[in-house]
Amino acid sequence: MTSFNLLLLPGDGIGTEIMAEVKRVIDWFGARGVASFEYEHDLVGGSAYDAHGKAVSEATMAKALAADAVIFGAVGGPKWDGVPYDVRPEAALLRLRKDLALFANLRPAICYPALADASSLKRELVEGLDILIVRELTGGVYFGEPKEIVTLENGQKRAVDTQLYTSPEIERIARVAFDLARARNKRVASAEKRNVMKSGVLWNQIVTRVGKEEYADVALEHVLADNCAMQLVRRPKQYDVIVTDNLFGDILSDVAAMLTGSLGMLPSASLGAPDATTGRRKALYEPVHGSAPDIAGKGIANPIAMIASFGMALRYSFGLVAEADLLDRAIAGVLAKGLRTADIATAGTTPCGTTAMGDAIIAELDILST
Ligand SMILES: NC(=O)c1ccc[n+]([C@@H]2O[C@H](COP(=O)([O-])OP(=O)(O)OC[C@H]3O[C@@H](n4cnc5c(N)ncnc54)[C@H](O)[C@@H]3O)[C@@H](O)[C@H]2O)c1
Ligand SMILES: CC(C)[C@H](C(=O)O)[C@@H](O)C(=O)O
Ligand SMILES: [Mg+2]
Repeated sequence: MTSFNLLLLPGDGIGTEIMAEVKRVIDWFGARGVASFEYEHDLVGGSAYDAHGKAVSEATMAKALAADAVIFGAVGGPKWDGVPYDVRPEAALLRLRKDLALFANLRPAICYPALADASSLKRELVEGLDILIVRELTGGVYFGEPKEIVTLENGQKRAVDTQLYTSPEIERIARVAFDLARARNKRVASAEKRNVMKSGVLWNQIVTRVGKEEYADVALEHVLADNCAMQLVRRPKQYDVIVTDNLFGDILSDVAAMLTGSLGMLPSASLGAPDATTGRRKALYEPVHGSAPDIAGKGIANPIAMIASFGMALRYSFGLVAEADLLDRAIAGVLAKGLRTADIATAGTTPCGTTAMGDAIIAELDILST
């Protein structure tokens, strides 16, 4: 039986609560005998800072580099607002992404049929929605240098962030988007701001060339990123795959989350390039949402984004596609039966807690697999 090594990094706030549920799902698949999942836990984010003054230790980084997949909860929270910038909780996530070279971030926004009324948009706009945001994750303004606050001679301060992209960085993320679109509805929308930014001009040129030379069977359109945000709430089903840079992808995916009912519904996969000899990709799976300090510790967080992120690990890291489909059907099944955490509950329904949602998904897996 194939054995996979997972590193579980629950993080802070609701990260620990949702990780408890996904662990039960991992154990369920392990017990089913399709593969064996070995895992260990470690600290990351604010909890790691509290323990050893760094948001991620070198030992944790070494384990992450060696793992078949990292399963990540969420980091951050008001407790660490005052810690130095370089060791703030979020720095851990950025270092993991950069050092594991996880340049391709897949953020699918799917509106489950039972949740068509949970979105803040009208049912007809979101019913049947299935779009995929492909976000570049290791470049752009997140990592460009210089990145600093300097004090000028006159005593004023100047803050600088640098938006920086090279043509190979754009080429490889474009290919990921086009390849994924080929297996879907063969449409890619590339979002940038070529009207204002040089990086947008280059992004547009490279995506156009890759599309023309290598993916003539995939329809490509270009959209300015601000218009794309507007189109996502106006007529989201016009899109299939959206490819965009690191910062626009961050923002557009939070917008897309609300189309599905809640930020608590959106999973993600962060993937590196396939290894030249083994074909394996480094990977990290995490919900799109954060540590939700406003609801942390109450046992009411929605664990679906976290559980569906493990579903993406089954699909993209372990090649267990039937199992990934089974987990998706289990999630759809509990929603169809009316189970709702508070974030997706509609007026008049009684919400369930995090553990009850985990229980229901496990029970549904049992039903669907017998
Ligand atoms: N990947 C990550 O670790 C990650 C991602 C985003 C934000 N953050 C960090 O999280 C902290 C809080 O950020 P924020 O409040 O802007 O964003 P957030 O995503 O944590 O929360 C935004 C809103 O969505 C709700 N929400 C989020 N996930 C939910 C879930 N699973 N179930 C139910 N409701 C959910 C929250 O209660 C909150 O009202 C910050 O420190 C931020 O930097 C971390
Ligand atoms: C926590 C933060 C660094 C992160 C980002 O900005 O990429 C988050 O918002 C996300 O969407 O994954
Ligand atoms: Mg974000």
